[in-house]
Amino acid sequence: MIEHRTLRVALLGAGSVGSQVARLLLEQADELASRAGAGLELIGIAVRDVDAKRDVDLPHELYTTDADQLILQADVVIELMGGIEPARSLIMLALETGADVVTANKALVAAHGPELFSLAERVGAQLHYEAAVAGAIPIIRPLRDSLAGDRVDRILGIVNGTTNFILDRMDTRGDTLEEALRIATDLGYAEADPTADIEGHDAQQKAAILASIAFHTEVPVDRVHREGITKVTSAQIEQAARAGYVVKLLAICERTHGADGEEGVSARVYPALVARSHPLASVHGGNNAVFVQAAAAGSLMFYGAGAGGVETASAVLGDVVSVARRRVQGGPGLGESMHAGLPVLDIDDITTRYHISLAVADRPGVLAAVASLFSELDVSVETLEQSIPQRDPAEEPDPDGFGAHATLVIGTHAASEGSLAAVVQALAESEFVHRVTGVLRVEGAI
Ligand SMILES: NC(=O)C1=CN([C@@H]2O[C@H](COP(=O)(O)OP(=O)(O)OC[C@H]3O[C@@H](n4cnc5c(N)ncnc54)[C@H](O)[C@@H]3O)[C@@H](O)[C@H]2O)C=CC1
Ligand SMILES: N[C@@H](CC=O)C(=O)O
Ligand code: NA
Repeated sequence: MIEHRTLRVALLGAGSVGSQVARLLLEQADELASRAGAGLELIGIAVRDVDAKRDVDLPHELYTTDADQLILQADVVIELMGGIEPARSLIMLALETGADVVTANKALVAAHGPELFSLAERVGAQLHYEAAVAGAIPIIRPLRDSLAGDRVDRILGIVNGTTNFILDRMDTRGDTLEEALRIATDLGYAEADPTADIEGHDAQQKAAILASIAFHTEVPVDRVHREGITKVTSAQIEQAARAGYVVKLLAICERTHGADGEEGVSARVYPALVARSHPLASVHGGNNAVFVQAAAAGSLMFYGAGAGGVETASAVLGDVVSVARRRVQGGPGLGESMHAGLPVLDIDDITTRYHISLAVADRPGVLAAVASLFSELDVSVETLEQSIPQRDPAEEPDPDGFGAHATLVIGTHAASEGSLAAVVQALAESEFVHRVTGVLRVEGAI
């Protein structure tokens, strides 16, 4: 039997991910020691309440409410509490006292990454966060290491398991958003406050992290345009299916040019139409996928479990083994490279294709009126679908007196955000248009 030195591992948080990390550290101790070249001794788990009921049965003596004391005794600290504070202060304490840190906390890395990376670099410690983006899927390390010799041009990611699960259930089973969210929460996918998932904050944080690494440029989280899925309707999902699309919440990170022609970085999150033939369209349930386009490598897709306690624990333990190996071998941690410093573009600098759904009057002249409005505002129409609901006026009263409705879905060629906003406003004011019922961008040209 090989004799290993032992590294002391402190765990902060014992929720969906933390409890699985603890279980695997204990159950696979010998195997992990062989891979890491050091024993990984779990010395304690910081929690709020040592007597709380938990799904995973772990030795009671491991629990403590004194996170600071635990950190002071550790070589490696795993932060799985989530949120900004006290996670930020505890990670800083760990780095300052010579421990290496592994975290899954995208909210923290997106908001305070530069501060934490520079501290880690200054003290020669390691800070790893593979689980922070797309759960179990290896994506941080491939972007930072494997693609370090290439130029990444574009990333299209389904990076939030909860919203992918919800949109998929709405598409395939006709669930409501609320029903599907309840199931996603039971499966351990959702954040402690699921607003972070459905309003797109979680994907926004992940987009900021991905864009920063891929483009060697600091992309602050508040420069990532964000829209969630709460306004996506079943009607839009049905219409998308008829037109050959699925609706996916996408994180889009692009190296592109702004209105003034200057090269920059765009990072944005919104629900978008993706052609059913695109590889991202076949990502179902709580799975994630990150589609990367690089100058030399071409298109790459990273696919798998983006959420879930045990799945995410895999990525955390991968980081722990990696941290342990370097600790055993010596040498400083690798800092993040942010040398490019490209400007971060506003959403107004971006052009995309749109699908605009309208409830319009079912009477002569409507199509011509709507079409001329697009042409007056210089937005070119690519597709048009009209359907006339079989409506019985006796059963469906018409309180606003608008008369019979038809549904029009207009697809545009690429147009700027500004042109789109002008079109939507003009449509809303048109006497022929009852309501603009939805606007979705089209993404995913390969
Ligand atoms: N659940 C998932 O599928 C994934 C989660 N993550 C991230 O992993 C981290 C942990 O997530 P989950 O395990 O799902 O969260 P969770 O809410 O299930 O667990 C967090 C645990 O930390 C404890 N905690 C919070 N504040 C504390 C404090 N001040 N002192 C002591 N304990 C405290 C909570 O009581 C809870 O047991 C988060 O940063 C999350 O964003 C990342 C990828 C996937
Ligand atoms: N709430 C997140 C968990 C993983 O990051 C998600 O749903 O993807
Ligand atoms: Na990951």
